[in-house]
Amino acid sequence: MKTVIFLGPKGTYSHQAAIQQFSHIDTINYQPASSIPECFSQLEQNPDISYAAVPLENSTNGQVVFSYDLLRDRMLDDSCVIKDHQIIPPLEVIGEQYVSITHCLISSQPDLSVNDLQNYKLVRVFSHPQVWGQVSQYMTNLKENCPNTKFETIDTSSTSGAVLKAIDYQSKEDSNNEILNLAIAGETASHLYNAHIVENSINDRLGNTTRFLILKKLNDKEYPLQPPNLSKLHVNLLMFTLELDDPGSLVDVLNVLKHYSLNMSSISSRPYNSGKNDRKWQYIFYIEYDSDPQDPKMTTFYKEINEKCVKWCLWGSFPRNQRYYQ
Ligand SMILES: O=C(O)C(=O)C[C@]1(C(=O)O)C=C[C@@H](O)C=C1
Repeated sequence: MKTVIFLGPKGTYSHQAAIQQFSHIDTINYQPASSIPECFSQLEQNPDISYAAVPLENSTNGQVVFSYDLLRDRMLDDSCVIKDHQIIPPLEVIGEQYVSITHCLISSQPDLSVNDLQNYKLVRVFSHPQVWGQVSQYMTNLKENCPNTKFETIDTSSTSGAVLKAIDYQSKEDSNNEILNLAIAGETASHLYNAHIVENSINDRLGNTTRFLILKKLNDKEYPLQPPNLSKLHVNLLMFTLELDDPGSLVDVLNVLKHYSLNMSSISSRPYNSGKNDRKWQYIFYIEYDSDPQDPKMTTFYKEINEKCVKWCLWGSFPRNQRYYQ
């Protein structure tokens, strides 16, 4: 029985991503984690955990920086194996999943309508920090419609964790109906914890989607049966650092992609420091590009990448999920 770990408790969008990746395999166990860092550390250190599903980016508010920084920190960790400029990470990306994010305003109280909110002195709304950027217009409208109500937004470790928090707070609150505790999460979380949907599909942008990476241990040579809806094209996630103050060094790396006719599908960066006295404003770059992993030219491609980067790390070469094109 193999186990996949995801940001829990059950009912998160991360849980949905794990289900999408592994539901065709009936011998998979789903294990919730308390944080995204725990997903990485458990996968690395716990021999009973074979896979992890972690959020990487959202179509409305961009990078899930927790995950980008965890990939960066693992790459720059001294324990990694180094071959010339290449860093061999302890984990490998083997897949991607796209989850439709349909946020709901959720309450522990049945038959509550959104118009009832104006009757409360204080409304607390719990959710994962990534969510606020996906419902900012909705929250602004809510506050405008309840001018005499104080609103508090409270970060929780996950969306389904927010539902449990709102239920717990409401059960302890005074019963004189002055304080209301709500959550923003998916419909699954509401049903799982017997809560009630006050309003459905509240994200600012319809089609809001979060992209998840599926990871395994690098030294685990067994690949799981891939889910359906995958294209033959492979995506590669590569991270690299450059010489400081070396004009054109980034262009030199991107020119290698051009020289080998490899289409780059994304580029992003995050700050990093390689030591406590290190200069500020240094960046590590993340690029993704399409390739045919069997193509013999990839060997010389990586040789040239190795020459242009101070450090570089290939996190994985994995099938493009057809949902990318929808
Ligand atoms: O809290 C969840 O449900 C998660 O799966 C985490 C997460 C995220 O970190 O971006 C995933 C998808 C949504 O964008 C909101 C939250």
